[in-house]
Amino acid sequence: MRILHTMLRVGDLERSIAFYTNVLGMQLLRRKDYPAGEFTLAFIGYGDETDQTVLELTYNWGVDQYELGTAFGHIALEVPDVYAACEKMRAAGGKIIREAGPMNAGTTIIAFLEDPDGYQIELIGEKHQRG
Ligand SMILES: C[C@@H](O)C(=O)SC[C@H](NC(=O)CC[C@H](N)C(=O)O)C(=O)NCC(=O)O
Ligand code: NI
Repeated sequence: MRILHTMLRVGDLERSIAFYTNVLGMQLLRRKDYPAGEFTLAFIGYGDETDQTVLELTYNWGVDQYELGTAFGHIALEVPDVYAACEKMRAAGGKIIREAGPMNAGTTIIAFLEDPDGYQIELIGEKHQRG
């Protein structure tokens, strides 16, 4: 078994695709309209779904915003260098909501961005200690 995808409902599919590709460097892997359900799915990630976990962006036609609530945390991305990634993503228009540095109550270097719908994206360095 393996984790295939995480689904995020988004209010503007083009806006979200632009963020995940231009700011986070992902690829648009596939996209499909479902007229009978009045929604569109866009799968994005860093490689083919056969061996990569991806994001499934769901656009419900005519729905431009959602209440995110307080339970969902974040999606974490591994980067070679958190400090450098923050600068590159900020230059590409990304919204850094927590600058790079040791996490609270720990030593792992992390940073957080916010995507166009307010979902949080965590950046963690490749050499971080797990656990
Ligand atoms: C290890 C890394 O993947 C983490 O996500 S830990 C980040 C840390 N998490 C928490 O503090 C969880 C408890 C918190 N009360 C909550 O419910 O979110 C975190 O968010 N740190 C913030 C920071 O600025 O370091
Ligand atoms: Ni995390």
